[in-house]
Amino acid sequence: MIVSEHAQLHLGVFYVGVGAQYLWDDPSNGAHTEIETYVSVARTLERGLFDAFFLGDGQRVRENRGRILALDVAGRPDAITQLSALAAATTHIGLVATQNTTYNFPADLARRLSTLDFLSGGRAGWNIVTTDNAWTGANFRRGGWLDHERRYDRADQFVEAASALWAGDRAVIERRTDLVGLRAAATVPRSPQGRPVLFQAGDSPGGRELAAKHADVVFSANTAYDKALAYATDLRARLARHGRPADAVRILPGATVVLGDTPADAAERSEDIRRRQLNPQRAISFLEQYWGRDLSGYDPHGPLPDVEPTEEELDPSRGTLSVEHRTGKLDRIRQWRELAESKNLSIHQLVLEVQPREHSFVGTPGRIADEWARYVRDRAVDGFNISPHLVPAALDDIVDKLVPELQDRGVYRTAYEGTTLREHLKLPKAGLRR
Ligand SMILES: Cc1cc2nc3c(=O)[nH]c(=O)nc-3n(C[C@H](O)[C@H](O)[C@H](O)COP(=O)(O)O)c2cc1C
Repeated sequence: MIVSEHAQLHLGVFYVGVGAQYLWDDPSNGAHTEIETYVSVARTLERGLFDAFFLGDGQRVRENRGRILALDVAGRPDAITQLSALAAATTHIGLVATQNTTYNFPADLARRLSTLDFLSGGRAGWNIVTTDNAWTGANFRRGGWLDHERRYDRADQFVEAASALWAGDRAVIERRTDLVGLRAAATVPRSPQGRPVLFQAGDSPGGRELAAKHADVVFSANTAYDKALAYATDLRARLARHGRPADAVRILPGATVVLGDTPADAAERSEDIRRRQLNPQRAISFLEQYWGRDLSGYDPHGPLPDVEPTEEELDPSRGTLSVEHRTGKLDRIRQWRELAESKNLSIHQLVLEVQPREHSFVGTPGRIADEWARYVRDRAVDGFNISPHLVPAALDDIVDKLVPELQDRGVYRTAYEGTTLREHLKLPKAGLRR
């Protein structure tokens, strides 16, 4: 194993704006559509010398059987627009917008991201995703347009085309590939970073290849130490195959953090947060995603539904579940029934047991700082992308208590040294390829 004594952590915050990790019913949680929430989060992160503020993207509110999913009540405002407003309210933090390559167009997106790079003085990042479902496309008359693998083909062709525009100095670029066709010139001059820092999120082999070929940073789903190390090893082998150096990409797995004054205090908080995240109503919504049926008539404190999932809703293109969870879902339901029966669990109890929403780091600030120092020195990660459960309160704790411990251990900056996102991440200058 390579051990690097001088390794430095890079930190981001992933603000999804939807989903089960937020304690929506907590009055201290800022409304995710209000600019004040974003400004206060971004300023907290700058106080903590974070590298990046990271926004997810969803072009369609998630549904379950034609109804808006209870876990996705308000949807997500447009990330680039929000980050443009933040550019004016901040000075250092990187501003990373998730944007998919399935339902956008290269020339348009390249232009909007260049604009963000201008407005922020070189702090723009693009998190390249393909989207995890096909029905988002119905908003664009393209429902079910491309299957999983073809979405990655288009992603590759899309990023090539956008990169050519960024490198082109307004020369006319022509691309005629099977999924991308364009004849265009950049409509704005070269932006401060040349192009945005390219992030990638998506863990399948197709996603990993896309990262190895194009990304500067990976927002990885592999957080546990062994998985993180295995992922880093796999990615470095892929980078070598693409002729890129092993340190060309920063790896930032997603992380949830619960701090406490003692280990027992942290564990207690974590369990409390988990119970509030997965309340009885959410337990029903969770099961509905698997059953594909309206289960609102079932008592969350009673036994599992006595009906089977509907076949029509087993279509893997429609759900909100990960690929891993979509395949073999009937088997999974069978296992859950056995588990619930053998342990006499209610719906809510079962979901608490099977839903893998354990927080990734739970402990005192000192203990977590030790753990993170080990991760980064062993080159398992280059940092973390933190998903908070309370905004901004949980981030205040991280900035005030965890950051100083990381600094004491010499694994985290004590001041910003540069002004661009690329500089924060200590990435080599962008190679612009036409
Ligand atoms: C950590 C992480 C964050 C993601 N965030 C988003 C997002 O905000 N919007 C989106 O459309 N897809 C998002 N994705 C999903 C990707 O678009 C991708 O389609 C999905 O993970 C399936 O691809 P895969 O099989 O390669 O993992 C995210 C994926 C990961 C792993």
